[in-house]
Amino acid sequence: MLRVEQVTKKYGDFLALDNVSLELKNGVYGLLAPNGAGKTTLMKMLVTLMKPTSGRVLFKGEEILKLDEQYRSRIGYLPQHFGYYKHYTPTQYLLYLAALKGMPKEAAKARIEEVLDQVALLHVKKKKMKKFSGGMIQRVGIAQALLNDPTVLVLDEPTAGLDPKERARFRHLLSELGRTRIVLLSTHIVSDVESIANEIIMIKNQRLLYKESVGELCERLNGRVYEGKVDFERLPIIRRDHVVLAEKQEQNGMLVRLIAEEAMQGWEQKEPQLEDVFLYEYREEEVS
Ligand SMILES: Nc1ncnc2c1ncn2[C@@H]1O[C@H](COP(=O)(O)OP(=O)(O)OP(=O)(O)O)[C@@H](O)[C@H]1O
Repeated sequence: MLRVEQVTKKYGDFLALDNVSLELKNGVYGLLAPNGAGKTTLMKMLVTLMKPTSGRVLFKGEEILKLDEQYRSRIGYLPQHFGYYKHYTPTQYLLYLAALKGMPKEAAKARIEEVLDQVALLHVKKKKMKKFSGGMIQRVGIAQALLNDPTVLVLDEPTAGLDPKERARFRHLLSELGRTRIVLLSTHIVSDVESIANEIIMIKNQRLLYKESVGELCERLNGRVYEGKVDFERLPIIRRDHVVLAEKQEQNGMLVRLIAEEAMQGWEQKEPQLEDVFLYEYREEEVS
């Protein structure tokens, strides 16, 4: 339905994305990569806020830049930082955006009730947003992206500022939405997408690394994830010889989770998790 064809993006001489091709159908896609990998760049091209340096993006076979408003009316977008008016209530703010989108007022009012309900903000619809927590503001942002009931929903780090309960509710909402549309969300937080994404898209060295289900990604590390207890003296050697995924201090030593290319005597083999894949693939990069 949405096809990215050999898209490259340069900022001057700086290469941000290199020859990325992928296809998105209805479902939830998690764009998972460390900060600076090019997630925002890709998303901005998908919502026509930026043009690829080369390559193109097609929606149902037609170039999105040519479809123009016809395509734009079908997308919902939550930018990483979105502007809102703190003296407005969510209803006023959404009415304003609906007017900009050309929605008739009565239809907009009904739709606003629906989307505020979806993000659990109906009870504060008449409260000024200046009193809202970061998580509530983020939910207003999600509501505005849903206003036109988009076919393509693009959310740039939508869970920033959400507390664990809000994150759980949000995951539930996205799985619902993904049944009938394309939902693409970027994050560097594995748990945001692990349970809901039909596929995970990973970018590394400006290129598409993987576009696979969580199961397929984890399969890649099958038989190579081990856990064991290491005493403190041996720890530097373990760190030198292996990719260490996690360390947890315990009595008289450290519980270490690592990747081993060969069987580890006395260590317990573990089922790989998405977090392991993320830490392994981005091991030389800063992970935040
Ligand atoms: N307008 C710009 N001019 C020059 N370089 C840019 C510009 N926008 C982004 N970049 C660079 O391109 C790379 C990719 O940026 P991008 O914002 O797409 O990454 P990201 O994965 O979304 O990270 P983050 O989550 O930190 O925003 C970064 O190295 C960034 O510094």
